Amino acid sequence: MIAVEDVTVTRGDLPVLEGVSLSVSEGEFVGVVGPNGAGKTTLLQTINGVLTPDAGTVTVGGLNVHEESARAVSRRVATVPQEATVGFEFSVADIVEMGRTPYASRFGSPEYLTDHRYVQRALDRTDTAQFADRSIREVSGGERQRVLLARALAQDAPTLVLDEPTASLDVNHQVRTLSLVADLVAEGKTAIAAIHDLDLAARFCDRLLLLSDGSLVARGSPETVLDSEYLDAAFETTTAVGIDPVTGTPSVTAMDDSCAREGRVHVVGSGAIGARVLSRLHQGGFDLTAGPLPRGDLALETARGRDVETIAVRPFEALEPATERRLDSFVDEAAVTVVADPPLDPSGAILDATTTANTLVVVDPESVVSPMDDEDTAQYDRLRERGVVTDTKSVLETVVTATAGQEVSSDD
Ligand SMILES: Nc1ncnc2c1ncn2[C@@H]1O[C@H](COP(=O)(O)OP(=O)(O)OP(=O)(O)O)[C@@H](O)[C@H]1O
Repeated sequence: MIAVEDVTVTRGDLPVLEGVSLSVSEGEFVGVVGPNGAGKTTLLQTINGVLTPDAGTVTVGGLNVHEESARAVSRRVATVPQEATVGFEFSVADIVEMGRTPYASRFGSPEYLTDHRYVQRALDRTDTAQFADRSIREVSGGERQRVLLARALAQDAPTLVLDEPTASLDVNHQVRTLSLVADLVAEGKTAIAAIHDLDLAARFCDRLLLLSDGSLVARGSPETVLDSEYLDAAFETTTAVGIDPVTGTPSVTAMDDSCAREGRVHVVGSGAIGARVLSRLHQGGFDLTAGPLPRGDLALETARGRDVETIAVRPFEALEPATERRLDSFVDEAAVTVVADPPLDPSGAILDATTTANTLVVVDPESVVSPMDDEDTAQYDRLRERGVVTDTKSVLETVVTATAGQEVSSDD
């Protein structure tokens, strides 16, 4: 268990943390969120004993981390730092093995080195075993981050402190890394992590702490902390918070205040991707229409749950002429038409309809999860040539820019 009591930390001449108190229970995964410079790294480095507070105490498992030896603290707390430059030609396996150092006997017993179980398990669980023999200088930034996580796992301390553990990871490894931490916590470890991606923090953490300007301004469940009122004040922006239709956890979108949300948007997108796109645009305050969408589709449910006017069709069948006309009129009336993983359409009518779109936005097939055959790829290539290409994460910003652009040109 971690207990931080009334901690104040000054760096340079400036107070960076002021009177911060918090606790993390055994078997709990707590995320620290907040804007750049809020003091997240400072807080984590005070918890792992690297920084000594000017006032207040930090105990981990009942041990005051600022009064004990570094070796004793290392047996209690393993850290994954934000950045680590490794100056020597160590192999990845060497680095992970360094996690065993706190268990080394002072007088040379090499047992900790020969006990490879922890090292091998750490390499396996972090998906780094494949490049264990390579020099640490010859792996990518994201791979290095996973190696540092492996070193922390090899350390086998009951508490994990992670500073931006997913910052340079691809989407797959972001999710794998945080679910690994969640698994370790389910196995009994305690974890505290600074996480910039609010959606990922909400998805994996049991509880969140919102740090702003050196103070904790909100704490509690992700649903409690990811509240626009708190977020807007902390991040000095306007945010829209919704529920991710796929994960069922809060999803935060930062808005660009300078762009008015005007003009209707039509979404042709099915499944999880279509649902995400609809949810984001709805969060962003757009007037939406959607379809055609097959009955039972997640995107259809998402649209209906948000009172979006939708064209529902029977799966796998060619569109009826009346449906085609309705689709054409939705596309004509929309300032922007977004195509994101469109449903199967044997007649090709959906793609035909998009040719008259005022502005076409295409969600990159890289983020499309349904299987693509050669014909799908060719169709996506044709769409990409005609439209503005984006991804699910940036779709709101892209559509905001596209609609704002239209306003400028219509005023001219
Ligand atoms: N070594 C230092 N000397 C003086 N000031 C520092 C030092 N390190 C950090 N600071 C300042 O302390 C404040 C908090 O920094 P910290 O790194 O803890 O923030 P953070 O929330 O982790 O930010 P980010 O999200 O950008 O990583 C910042 O204003 C920063 O400029």
